[in-house]
Amino acid sequence: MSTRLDKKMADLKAAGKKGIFIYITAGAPDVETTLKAVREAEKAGADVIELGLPFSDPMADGPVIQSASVCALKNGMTLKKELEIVREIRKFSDIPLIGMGYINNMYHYGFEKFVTDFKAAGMDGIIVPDVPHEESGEMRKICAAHDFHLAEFITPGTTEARMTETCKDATGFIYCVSNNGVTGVKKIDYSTIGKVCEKARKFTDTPLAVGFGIGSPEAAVAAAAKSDAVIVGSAVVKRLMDGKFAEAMALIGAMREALDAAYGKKA
Ligand SMILES: O=P(O)(O)OC[C@@H](O)[C@@H](O)c1c[nH]c2ccccc12
Repeated sequence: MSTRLDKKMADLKAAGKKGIFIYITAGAPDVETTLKAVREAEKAGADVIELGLPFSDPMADGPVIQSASVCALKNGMTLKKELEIVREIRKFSDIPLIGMGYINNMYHYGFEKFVTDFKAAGMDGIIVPDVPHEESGEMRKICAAHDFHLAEFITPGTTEARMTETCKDATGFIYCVSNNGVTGVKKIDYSTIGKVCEKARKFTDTPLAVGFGIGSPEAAVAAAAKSDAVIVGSAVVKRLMDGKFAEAMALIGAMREALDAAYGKKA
């Protein structure tokens, strides 16, 4: 498979840099802000955008992304409108785009049609947190046939036996969840997921991205210690929802700077 994401991760590796994935809920607080946030986040140093496809029962999400989802749905978001957002983004950016959504919407839309339509619009893959690996065989086949990533997950609770299975099927990146809770900024000891990442390295060369809880440049640096990238959602979404757009972008910029200072190749 070779997607915008594969290319970006290879470029980052060659440059000796850590990646920053920024999660943004499509349509919250409004579509205009979503588009502007994608554009400005890239300028501030984001490498990948994780575009949230809002759902009424986002069971893996904490209060910040829950309320962003409610807001987006109130704004009339549907997969059809989200497809338009992806097309709009592609008019001004080639940044890798990974969707994040729950299976209910995609199943209702038709999973193969979902993959076909979103791939054609310019999306590079999808995160579906409510389908366990054991149940995703058919989805994986469909995604592979369309050069579309389906993210695999590992967590501090993942056994080695399971890791060999999920890692062997992974493409694009592996989502390394830092803790067993829901999304949201929290104080987390990232050395726990760091050890899990070290273990996963034995089974795969697929890039590892650590997410959940990251709210500051310091947390991003800690989360990146054993991974290739960090994923930041609630910290940015909260600021966008509070109308603090510049602050959201400044946070991304500060994370970029801190990661480059901590891990960047020295001249
Ligand atoms: O919000 P946090 O704690 O920064 O976590 C990342 C996250 O927002 C994003 O990757 C995400 C949003 N909703 C999800 C649901 C499941 C897995 C991941 C996600």
